[in-house]
Amino acid sequence: MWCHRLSYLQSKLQDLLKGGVLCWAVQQPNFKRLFPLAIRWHHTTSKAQNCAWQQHEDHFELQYANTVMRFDYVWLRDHCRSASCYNTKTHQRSLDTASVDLCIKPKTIRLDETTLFFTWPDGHVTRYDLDWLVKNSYEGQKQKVIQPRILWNAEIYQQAQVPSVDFQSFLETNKGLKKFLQNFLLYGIAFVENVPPTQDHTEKLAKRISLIRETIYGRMWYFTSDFSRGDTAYTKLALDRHTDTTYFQEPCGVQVFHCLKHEGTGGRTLLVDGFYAAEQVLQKAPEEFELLSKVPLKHEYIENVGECHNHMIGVGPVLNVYPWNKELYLIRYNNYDRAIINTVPYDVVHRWYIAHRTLTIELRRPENEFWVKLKPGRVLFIDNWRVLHGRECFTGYRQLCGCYLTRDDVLNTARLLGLQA
Ligand SMILES: C[N+](C)(C)CCCC[C@H](N)C(=O)O
Ligand SMILES: O=C(O)CCC(=O)C(=O)O
Ligand SMILES: [Fe+2]
Repeated sequence: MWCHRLSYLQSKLQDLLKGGVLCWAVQQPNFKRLFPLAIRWHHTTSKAQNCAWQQHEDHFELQYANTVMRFDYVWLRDHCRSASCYNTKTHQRSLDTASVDLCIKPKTIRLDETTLFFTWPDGHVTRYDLDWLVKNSYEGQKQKVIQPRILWNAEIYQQAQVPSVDFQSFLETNKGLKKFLQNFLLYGIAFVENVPPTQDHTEKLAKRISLIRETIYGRMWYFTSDFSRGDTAYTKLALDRHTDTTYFQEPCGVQVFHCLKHEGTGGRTLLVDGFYAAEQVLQKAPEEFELLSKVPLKHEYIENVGECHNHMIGVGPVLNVYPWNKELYLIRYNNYDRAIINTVPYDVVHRWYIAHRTLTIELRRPENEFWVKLKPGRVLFIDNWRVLHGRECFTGYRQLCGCYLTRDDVLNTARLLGLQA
């Protein structure tokens, strides 16, 4: 206990020294004796081993489970889970945060076993379990990934031998659905086999895991190379790797493809893990990764074909990361639909093009390309926030149906099945 305390104080002291404070202390051979006067640490030898805490003027500091955490006092008051502050039935806050004095400080703090008790000036008591605090502290979240993933190139994906899920088991068993969603969350793509090749059956699949996201293309869509819409997708031309609906403020989260018919040649589907490529950029050129995650760009869809008149604009960086843990959660990459760059100052534009080139080189490495021929009966789900798709040019009659899904609802289903999402 004592050893632990000393080494902790020493590391604390080093932190202070880094900031240039207390420099005199190192010259003092007996500084350890002086130190406890300045900072009063509270320790426990009870169940909560290795727990130390300290009440600072403007925050509470806790060391527990190998984590040094700092909590703002307003935060501690705001997250009170007592019956009058929080409704455990609805999981909603009842406390009016605006009624909390922004200079609030606890009158007393006490630790009992693994529970901390804060008594506030008005007598209200807030209790926190130490494990709850670790889990919900900023420091705890910083070390945690929101979505565990397996980044892949063609070889990694093929070697993993990810099993497809059967139509029947997907629809009728939670086990099948869970297996499917687990694969989908880990790899960003997943297949369902033995699906009757109709739009109705495809819709049934979609509805099993999510709400369908209706867009300008309809709810369920059905397309051939008839140029019925003002987009290259409705032709026989090849399409380089891209994510869809980059021109929406919130690009569609998931895309479902079911090839109902193809009498002809070519038309294979290309899949590339955008997060794998981005990770390579991060390793090789972190400042370019940073730029791609900071510079906002517009994407645009302008359509005037037949009865269809649409003008969509979406703004956002190519790479989107959570600021607290730097985890990548969305890639917006579509060179066809990228609009005029006018949201970037002149001196950044060239650096952005360099960074975009680095990412493109990674995305185009042949070893990162996973090619698959979609066939009637085999439905593909793509995480459109992560995995890019493309297609080879083709001949003959080819009919594809599918839809977009609302991402929140896919994740909702996954969480209800006990998956981390
Ligand atoms: C899938 N479906 C044929 C309906 C839509 C095609 C949208 C194509 C568009 N260029 C984009 O990438 O968003
Ligand atoms: O035709 C295909 O295989 C895919 C076309 C495409 O990129 C799309 O519809 O989003
Ligand atoms: Fe597409």
